[in-house]
Amino acid sequence: MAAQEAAVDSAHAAAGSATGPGAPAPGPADDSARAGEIAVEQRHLDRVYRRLEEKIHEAEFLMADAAKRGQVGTPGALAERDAQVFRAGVHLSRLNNEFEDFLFGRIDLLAGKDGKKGPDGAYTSVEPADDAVRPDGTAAIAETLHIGRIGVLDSDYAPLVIDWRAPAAAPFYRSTPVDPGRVVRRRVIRSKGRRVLGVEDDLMRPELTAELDGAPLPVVGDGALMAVLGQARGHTMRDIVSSIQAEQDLVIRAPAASVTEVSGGPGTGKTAVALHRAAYLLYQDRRRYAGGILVVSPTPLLVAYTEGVLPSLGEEGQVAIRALGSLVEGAEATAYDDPAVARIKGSARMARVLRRAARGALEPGGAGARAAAPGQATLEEAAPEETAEPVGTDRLRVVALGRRIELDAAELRRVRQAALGGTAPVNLLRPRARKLLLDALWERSGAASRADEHLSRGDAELAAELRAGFDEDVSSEDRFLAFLDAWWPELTPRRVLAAMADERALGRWARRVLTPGEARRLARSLRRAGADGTGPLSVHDVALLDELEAVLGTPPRPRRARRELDPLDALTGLDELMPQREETQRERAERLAAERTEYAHVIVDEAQDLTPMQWRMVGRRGRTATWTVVGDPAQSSWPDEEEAAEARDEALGRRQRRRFTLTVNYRNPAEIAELAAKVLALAMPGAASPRAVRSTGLRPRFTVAPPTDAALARTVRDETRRLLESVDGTVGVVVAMDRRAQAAEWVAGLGERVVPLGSLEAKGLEYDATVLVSPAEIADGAAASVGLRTLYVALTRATRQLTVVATAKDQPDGDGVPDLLRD
Ligand SMILES: Nc1ncnc2c1ncn2[C@@H]1O[C@H](COP(=O)(O)OP(=O)(O)OP(=O)(O)O)[C@@H](O)[C@H]1O
Repeated sequence: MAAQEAAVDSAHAAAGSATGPGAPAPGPADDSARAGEIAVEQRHLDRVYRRLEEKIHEAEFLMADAAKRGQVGTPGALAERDAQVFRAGVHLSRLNNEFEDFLFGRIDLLAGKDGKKGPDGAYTSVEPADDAVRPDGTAAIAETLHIGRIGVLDSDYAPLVIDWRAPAAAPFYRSTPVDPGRVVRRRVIRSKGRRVLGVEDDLMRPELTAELDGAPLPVVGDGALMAVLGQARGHTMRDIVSSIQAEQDLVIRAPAASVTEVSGGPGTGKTAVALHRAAYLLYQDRRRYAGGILVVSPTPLLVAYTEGVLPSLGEEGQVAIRALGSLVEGAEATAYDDPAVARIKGSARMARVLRRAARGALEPGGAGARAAAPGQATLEEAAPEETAEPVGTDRLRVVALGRRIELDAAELRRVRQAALGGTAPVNLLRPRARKLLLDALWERSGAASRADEHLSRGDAELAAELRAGFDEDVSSEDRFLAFLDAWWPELTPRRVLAAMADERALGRWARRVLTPGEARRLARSLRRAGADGTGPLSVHDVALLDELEAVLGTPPRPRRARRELDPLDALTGLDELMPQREETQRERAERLAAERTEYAHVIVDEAQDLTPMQWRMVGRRGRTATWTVVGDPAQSSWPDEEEAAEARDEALGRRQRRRFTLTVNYRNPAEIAELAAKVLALAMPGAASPRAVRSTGLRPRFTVAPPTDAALARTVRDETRRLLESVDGTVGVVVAMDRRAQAAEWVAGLGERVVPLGSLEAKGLEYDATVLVSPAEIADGAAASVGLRTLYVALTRATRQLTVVATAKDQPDGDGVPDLLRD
């Protein structure tokens, strides 16, 4: 595939280019050429900073001027001041935020086919003019563009820096030696603050002898990608804006219509690409995406790891990154169910069980109809509205029109059935139930016949008055209201989930949907979630709560009054003005984010892991959205692929899909990728491994722990220490899920660079080095195919070194290699 070749070729282009035309000879001359080129870029950066400072002065002037106008005090001046201060404030904060390290790239281009300039001052043509290259193979550089995090124009509107997302910047990412377009030299600039630290060049047309301002075009460095990939990893992901590869750029800039599906093996940049795409979409059409972009991530660890990428690209606020366990307001689930329970909770069959439970919870004996009895399992916090004296729900007695009227259990059952007819959300049926209760009481009251008499005499008004008076009498009676609350309580999702912890009740609701064994297991798991409602929810419980929220419906609530006071009215000076202004804006953003339940674009990371119930939950957040869905089936921890595929199709609807595949592994060196490929062959026979882009010469290390827990602890600790000495960044210690607590003890005190974690938590993360404890235990933690896929994930987390610690269960050979990792 051309894009695949291109990605790798572009990575290696610089190696060839060091001896290419115009390249200085290696050695001291190389150093001086590098220093010379750093000085060239430093001069450009100085110019950019001078321009930025001018713009800051302009912004400050605007603010000072705005403050002066504030003292004039006429309503018009105040409004103008408001607008000016707002614009200047936004401008200033952007400039300050993006001052750091924002210039990172440069391309030197041949003359283009046409002479048109775009809005950013750059020529738009992608293809070179026919006469751009002379017959003797020489060519002149016709245009040089610098690429950065934001665009900066000189005072004469010449582009000093082009925004990385602008069309003119695309050749910086798209150009490859196979398909160079106008690009001759592509340069990545490393800078810190105001200082340029280094440059790395890739030559896209090594066959050319190119000149810049009459002198040969210099080429320095070993290639940008390799320089970036060789750096140590920290606890957070970095943006890849300076080294996005061609096949990735195609995904990032794909049109936003419908669904963009991206697959690719571990380390191919799926997460990085998804996040850069969010920033790109906002740049392209900010108004459209003001509706919010949701990024769904599998774990809170991955959220924390990726959270900094968008701010580093200058994008915040509009993008919410949420873990699957935190998608429902108020839930922060981090607990994992054991695989058998997870499989039940995640299955699409649960939707039916939950629908029945939501209605069943209203029945006498259902959780909604009574206060949770002491000791009874419930996930609900003690409901404050519960009265001290329990109200019976098998009989209703009221006094109206001077008479006692009563409905018995059979009558009440009939009314409930009638009210429940139809598919409306249960909580929204309460007014209907109230109305039907009043109807039944009215029939019983004997007044109905009097009203009929009025009607037959043609006095409809009197008949209606009689009935209205009756309704008012009854519904103002405390006893009636208390009865209604107990008989048709407002159900919350947590309350229904608590009701499902009752094995007998759940057995009824799950009949012919779950097996009796499954229902028992599910009830037990819900019971364990905490008898007093404070127990931890599992990640899978959250999708059940969301489903229940949809089934129950949210009854209308009185709107909270908003503060109407405009803080600007009360102010006179700028000092007071800015903090006030910022605070109200932040408050507003927070309120909007909290109120937002649907998004304009939904990005699903690690999509292979979503259960059918999770697809339903995510689908509800993007009913009118466009989507980007990234994942790798070979890393899936969900066993029922067909069921998940159906739920995914339902969530994405009939929107057209555009598919991309990423093929190059930027994370693992070839030595680790090779080992992982052996597990992939077992987990998914025939699946293609992504091609590792570099090799370190360091083969994975195998060691066998003696057969006691203490010895295993010692071995893991020793191996972790070894790796800490040989890498500068982080070391992950990956164990089977049920060894998580132990692993934390094993590595206690080794410092912040060490992270112990369970195999399922390792999703999406990476470390300089990993210690993998017992492949067999990791693979045994789940159903056969899922176990091997989980092991595949665990094996592909290291960017430099991997140590595998085997136990007896791994049946290591003489070299300590576990049987799962042998040929
Ligand atoms: N073009 C690039 N330039 C520099 N680094 C890159 C590039 N593409 C990817 N990387 C790096 O490779 C690593 C893997 O990227 P990422 O985590 O996005 O991959 P992934 O496909 O999501 O992996 P997994 O499936 O294992 O979660 C990250 O450190 C990322 O920064």
